Amino acid sequence: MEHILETKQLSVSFGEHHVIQKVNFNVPKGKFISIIGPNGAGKTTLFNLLSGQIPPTEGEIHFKNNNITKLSIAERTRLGMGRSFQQTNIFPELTVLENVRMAVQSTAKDLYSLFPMPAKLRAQQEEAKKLLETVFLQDKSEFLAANLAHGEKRKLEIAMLLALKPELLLLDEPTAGISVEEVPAILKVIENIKSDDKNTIVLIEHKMEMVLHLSDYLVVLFNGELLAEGEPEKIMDDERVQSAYLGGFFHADSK
Ligand SMILES: Nc1ncnc2c1ncn2[C@@H]1O[C@H](COP(=O)(O)OP(=O)(O)OP(=O)(O)O)[C@@H](O)[C@H]1O
Repeated sequence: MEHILETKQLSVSFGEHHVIQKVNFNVPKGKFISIIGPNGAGKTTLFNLLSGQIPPTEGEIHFKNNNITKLSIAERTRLGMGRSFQQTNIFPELTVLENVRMAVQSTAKDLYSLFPMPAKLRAQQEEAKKLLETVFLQDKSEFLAANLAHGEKRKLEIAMLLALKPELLLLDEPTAGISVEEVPAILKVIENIKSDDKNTIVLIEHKMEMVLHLSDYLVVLFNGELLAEGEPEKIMDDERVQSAYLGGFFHADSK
């Protein structure tokens, strides 16, 4: 199976604190992988390493057969890696459509072309509108981003991420901080993105029902180590995983 992303013995320590320890993590192209693990297991730190926010202490990261370990965040983005954060990053004083159009324009190679043709601008506007449809925000396109509900801001952020045309999407807890009522809408957006076979998605998420519904494959991090990986059913039955969560997590009612 072709892997779009591979880590080799990836490790990071903060002083004496070994937060990620010799993680060998492979992401098959076109699949949906979720990273689960208790609070503090190192999930977000792993994303920070993958997207270039922090350098590893040891090990390598390969993306589309390039060793990207030393590349900047921007270089990784250009290669096709897109990452969302737990907090929202949007321009509150612009409309929803303007936010996405700016993201679309930021990827256009001829941004500073001498001939910013109206046709080109119209195409960018259309692309932005399509992205708003993908995240089910088309009815809010003229709203100021500041006035969106929290869950809608997360959707907008996902649309802006998609504007970068990432081949690999790293989604860090897209439901973090949003109300229970808004969760199904976010799930629908992710399902919609997943339905495009070109996308490879890695999700960090605590909501197990969502994880099990979406994932082809689960990776369990515990104390910075890769404790287990495999198909969801196999992981759910893994005794080491169950004891890592000290009981409570994998009860039938969380399925
Ligand atoms: N820059 C840093 N300096 C020191 N310690 C850090 C740093 N970044 C993360 N840590 C520590 O690394 C550990 C793992 O944190 P991380 O946020 O990656 O866990 P997580 O699995 O994403 O947790 P959660 O599910 O609660 O979001 C925590 O103990 C955290 O305090």
